Amino acid sequence: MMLLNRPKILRLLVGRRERGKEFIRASAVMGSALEEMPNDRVNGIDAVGGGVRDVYGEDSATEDQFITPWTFSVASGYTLLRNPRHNKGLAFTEKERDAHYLRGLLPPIVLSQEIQEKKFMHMLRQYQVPLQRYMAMMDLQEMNERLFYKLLIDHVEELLPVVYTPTVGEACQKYGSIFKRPQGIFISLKEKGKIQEVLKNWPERNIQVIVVTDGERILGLGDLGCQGMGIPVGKLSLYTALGGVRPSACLPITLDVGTNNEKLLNDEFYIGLRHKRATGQEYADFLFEFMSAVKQNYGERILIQFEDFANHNAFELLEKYRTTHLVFNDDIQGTASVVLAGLVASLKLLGGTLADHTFLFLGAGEAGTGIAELIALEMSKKTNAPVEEMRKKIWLVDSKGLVVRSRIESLQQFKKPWAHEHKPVKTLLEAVQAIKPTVLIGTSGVGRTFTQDVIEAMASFNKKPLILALSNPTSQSECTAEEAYTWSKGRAIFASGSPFDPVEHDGKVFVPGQANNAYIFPGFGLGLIMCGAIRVHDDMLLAASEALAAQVTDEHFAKGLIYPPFKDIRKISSHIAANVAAKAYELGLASRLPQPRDLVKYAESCMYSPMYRFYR
Ligand SMILES: O=C([O-])CC(=O)C(=O)O
Ligand SMILES: [Mg+2]
Repeated sequence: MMLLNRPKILRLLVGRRERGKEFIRASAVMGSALEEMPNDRVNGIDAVGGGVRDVYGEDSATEDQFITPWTFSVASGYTLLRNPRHNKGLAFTEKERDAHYLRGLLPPIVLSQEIQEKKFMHMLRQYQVPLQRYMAMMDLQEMNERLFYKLLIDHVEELLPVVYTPTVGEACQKYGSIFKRPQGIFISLKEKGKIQEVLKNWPERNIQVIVVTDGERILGLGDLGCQGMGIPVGKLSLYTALGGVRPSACLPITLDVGTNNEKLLNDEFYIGLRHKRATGQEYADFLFEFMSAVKQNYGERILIQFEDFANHNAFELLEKYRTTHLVFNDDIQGTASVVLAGLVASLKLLGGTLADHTFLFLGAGEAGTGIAELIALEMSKKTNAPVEEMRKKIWLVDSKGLVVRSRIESLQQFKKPWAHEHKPVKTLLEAVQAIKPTVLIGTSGVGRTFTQDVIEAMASFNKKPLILALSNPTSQSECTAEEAYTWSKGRAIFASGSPFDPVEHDGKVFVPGQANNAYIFPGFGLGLIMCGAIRVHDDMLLAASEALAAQVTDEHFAKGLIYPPFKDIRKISSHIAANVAAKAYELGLASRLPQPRDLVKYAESCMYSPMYRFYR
């Protein structure tokens, strides 16, 4: 465990301030870094036994304080087979079967992990219904964790759509019916005032990353309340499979503040609180208690990924906690980083620089404004022009039409920077005709909104129109891959948030890219964790984009791809992690010192391997 000594912290802080990065108030850094300093002293709880963290304060508690009486034991026999972390099923060796009281509990054959993998894939492929595959995978995760991850890593392109988008969306819609065992922590308003205690009920202590949702905007499916739990679970299984973060270090959390989804409120199988969502001060206080409890329990370097919050809360939470916690909003920042990477890569096909392009978004929420801002930031860095100037190349359309200056009074805060001077325009088609964008990006959460007229208009003034239909799941995609290629007569460069199969058009096969934040967050998170980052800075997002774009090779470009294939994701993640960590060190935001010489190798060495271990 790294200890930060006082001179190192001061160097860290002075370094940061000298570089003039003011987004974190110096005092906030000072407070938190000093809190960080004795890493084995989490909020005043002393280390014991030469560096073993007294995470839950059991050793330091006074006689009148409550503690959790956790005990640990070595699993054997039937209990061992029921423990997903240690179970190997038929792969237990003869010696292990003797030593661990397994004789007779398993049929006589010993199978290798490879054969188990083959068998499970064979079984999985028999299921025609995606949700059945999802449930089979969840059962495997609950039964044999290493086999689950081995499958996911070795068959990532086939299984990503099963455990993640789009199937996870359907799983959330039906979560009440398919719920079997807790895969994460549910914290509802009933636990108000007791969140710290709730966290202590989770059996793992050395948590490094939390993905949390309040279920209000699950993918493009809207408010699914407590059933949003499928999302943090899915995202975290990708943290492990794609980014190599140990499963035991990952904690999915769903905050249940109610739901405004009438259908769920009236559903007898609904698993969440049956009342309308808490808002305003009540919501803010609940979130504050949660954020404080997390830091109190897990320390300064716990990464909290906000996922699928509704727009208003997503922006406010990120703004509020980015100076005091290590927070990352996947929908705003992760999506922005993945899209920027695709745009940078696409310049090889389109020519010119980013600043030569004009961008039009349908959808002015988290993803839309997050992407827009990161594009403007990158253009500003590349051209040395002010970011305000660069924003003028980016236009947004929301449900009321083009975001223009005359609407400024009624616009939500996060849309205001995009209200440029222009006469009012009502529809997307009119906006496309008026702005003549080279790049069209869908972040509306509303399916089938890139109509034939819209795509044909894009193709009428662009040789190679770049079309990104980012809304998830597949049903909410702004258009399908087939539509984009057919309506543009095979000229579009297309990528989407949810996966689409290759399309044949005029005898040519087009392979659509998947512009999904799954490319970014696993490697990004690994980078933050491995260098002990204490805050996220926008430059780290640019670093992640650069690393991803650099993984697109000539061979990919030749196929019209602007993203590398997911099968290489672990290598991609190690490069993203290395670039993000390098930026954290440069900004003085990394606490794990000294900096490893080769960050890519270091990232690879940090990655979880799903291979079975031998038991003595
Ligand atoms: O989960 C996904 O596939 C991407 C994402 O964050 C979203 O759509 O909210
Ligand atoms: Mg999301």
